[in-house]
Amino acid sequence: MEAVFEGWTSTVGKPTMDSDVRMSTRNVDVHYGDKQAIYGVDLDIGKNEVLAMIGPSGCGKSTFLRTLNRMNDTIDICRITGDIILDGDNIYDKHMDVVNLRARVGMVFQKPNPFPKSIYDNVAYGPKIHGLVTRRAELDEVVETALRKASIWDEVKDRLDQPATGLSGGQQQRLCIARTIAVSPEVILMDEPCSALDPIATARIEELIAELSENYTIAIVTHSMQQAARVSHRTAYFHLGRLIEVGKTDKIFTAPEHKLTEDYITGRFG
Ligand SMILES: Nc1ncnc2c1ncn2[C@@H]1O[C@H](COP(=O)(O)OP(=O)(O)OP(=O)(O)O)[C@@H](O)[C@H]1O
Repeated sequence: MEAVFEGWTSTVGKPTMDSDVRMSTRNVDVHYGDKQAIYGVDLDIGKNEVLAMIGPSGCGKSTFLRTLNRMNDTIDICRITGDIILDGDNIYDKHMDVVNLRARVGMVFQKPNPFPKSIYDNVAYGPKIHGLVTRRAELDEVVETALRKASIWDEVKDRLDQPATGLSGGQQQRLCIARTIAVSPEVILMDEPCSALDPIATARIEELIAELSENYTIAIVTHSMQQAARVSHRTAYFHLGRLIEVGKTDKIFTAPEHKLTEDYITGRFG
């Protein structure tokens, strides 16, 4: 593809060793009707890596994130081309089971979205529908483990049968993370997971992201450069639908290669 920005190439996102790669995208374009939102994105996401995606509003971060578990399939006018590979499987292959894919690549949204069910049932739902457990005792264990991993067990263990909607926003978001973890995902996608939370709840989610990265691959879209700097190993900068630069987070924030990235992180753009 033609490089439309100085220094931009379609191979900017291939930094990791093959053996470390959990997900790869190659030449991914996304259109909404006639309008192109993503141009030729090549990006590898490593195992146990936290990758932050940053860029000005409308640059395509959420669109790109949603291609990684086919969330855009629900939008009629959205068309995706290119390859997205998860552990050797092309996720857009016609044989791919999308329900199973969304368990392997879970998603946490901007606004906590617990089901209108009990705390227990929110977490138990996934393992039940995916047939991961057969006995109640096993299910209890899966629910407890997921709630512990999401750092919310101590706050909810005595009220598991109460409605999830009675929890605070930050607790609801950690419950949604527990719900994602309960089906043993390989990758967790987070789309501005703290934007509806106060600074204390945000700090707890950020700590949790660090803990989760020991076991999961995480891709997070954030508007907060401070958050990207705090939680991620690598950062990808998007501009007008293109991946401009990806690299180690400290390098992106201290010595970016591209002027567009520099302008954004220094506040001259966006
Ligand atoms: N459902 C949709 N239908 C049509 N166009 C869309 C749709 N969703 C996003 N777009 C367009 O695609 C482009 C990228 O939007 P996207 O939401 O992915 O950007 P973003 O970087 O995540 O923005 P923000 O930071 O504001 O959330 C924008 O021009 C937007 O208007």
